Amino acid sequence: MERVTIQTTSDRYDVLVGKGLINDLITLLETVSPSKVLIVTDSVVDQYFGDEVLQKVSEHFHALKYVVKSGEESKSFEAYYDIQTFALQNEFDRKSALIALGGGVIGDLAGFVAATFMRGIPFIQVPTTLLAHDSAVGGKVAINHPEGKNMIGAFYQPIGVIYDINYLATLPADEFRSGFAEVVKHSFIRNEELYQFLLENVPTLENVSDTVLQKMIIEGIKVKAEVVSEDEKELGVREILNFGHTLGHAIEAELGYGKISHGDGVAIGMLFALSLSKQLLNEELPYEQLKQWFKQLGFPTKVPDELSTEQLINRMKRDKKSLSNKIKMILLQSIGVTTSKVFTSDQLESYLNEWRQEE
Ligand SMILES: NC(=O)c1ccc[n+]([C@@H]2O[C@H](COP(=O)([O-])OP(=O)(O)OC[C@H]3O[C@@H](n4cnc5c(N)ncnc54)[C@H](O)[C@@H]3O)[C@@H](O)[C@H]2O)c1
Ligand SMILES: O=C(O)C(=O)C[C@@H](O)[C@H](O)[C@H](O)COP(=O)(O)O
Ligand SMILES: [Zn+2]
Repeated sequence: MERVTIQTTSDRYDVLVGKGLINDLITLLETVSPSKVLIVTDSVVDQYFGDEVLQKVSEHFHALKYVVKSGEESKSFEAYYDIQTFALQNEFDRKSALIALGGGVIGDLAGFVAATFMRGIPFIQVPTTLLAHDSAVGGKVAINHPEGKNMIGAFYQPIGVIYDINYLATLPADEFRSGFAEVVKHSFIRNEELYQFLLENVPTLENVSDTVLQKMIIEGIKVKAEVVSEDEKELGVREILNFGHTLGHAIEAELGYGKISHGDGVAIGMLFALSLSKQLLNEELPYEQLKQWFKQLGFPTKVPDELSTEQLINRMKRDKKSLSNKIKMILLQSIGVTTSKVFTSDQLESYLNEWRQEE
């Protein structure tokens, strides 16, 4: 088992990565002596692991499970409200704890419930997707709004993350690919060696060995841990974790939540950001290599035709990094070295149009 420690100004917690970690979950719960434990999961994860986790936790604590519909649509005010109602009606209190058992949707949704239920109760992230090597770490919790992704949320750190990679065995291929996009992001923004390792060792996403999987998860988490430890609340450097997200989030929101996976959206966004970086900052950047590799891995490599550039730019103007209608893009100077650049919407619209025509 490997341990990565997250140190922020106010919190410190461990991310444990390994196999068969259920006893570590119990040990962590014991540190807060909860009056009750609420396990929040989704309908797919529940079928695989819900009862097993509920049964184990129930051997030690009074535990209940709440299951939401699987998918991005559950990062909604309605689902958030229904969990709060369930917790109140079942007499959860300030000494209760919450377990988020699932992928990024459950982590974000249940984490936001934990942040706000009676003004905050301890919670533990128990990730079940590859993508959640990113979402379970760092304390961003949120729900979506029709006006934009993750628009209502908080920075609220878990008391720990128990990442049992045995859970990933049942993950469908397209969800594995989605998570891999965030691994590539972590390599691009801070770890060139990881990028080279991934290029060499992941020519396809089928049959990725345990060793390669563990390495990408641990190295990805280390990048995230480093950045979050430097800047917990995105006052500065944390924004580099948004590489590929300005366009990616706009695509997700414009298509309708759940129509494209988060990672596929981010993959398209990273390609555009890399192409811009190459054009504006460093012509040596390996844009063609990334595009070719992404195609080979099955990622979409262009913006869906049904979305107009104008509607995407209007979304991007409302991105959380935008100020005074100017759109901020995270760019690369070289692999592992980031910068940012602010564009007027007209400027970015013409770059995006140009890029779409080349594709
Ligand atoms: N908070 C953050 O820092 C952060 C970071 C990255 C992404 N996110 C958010 O995370 C979300 C995406 O997360 P995700 O890709 O994990 O999506 P998800 O939670 O919807 O999981 C993807 C799909 O896989 C299923 N699933 C989960 N675990 C499984 C397993 N072990 N076996 C079989 N099926 C399984 C789920 O039911 C779902 O259908 C987005 O909303 C994104 O905005 C947040
Ligand atoms: O942790 C962060 O910071 C990130 O930006 C990680 C992203 O992968 C993640 O998708 C995050 O939810 C995006 O945050 P947002 O503030 O742009 O909504
Ligand atoms: Zn993301």
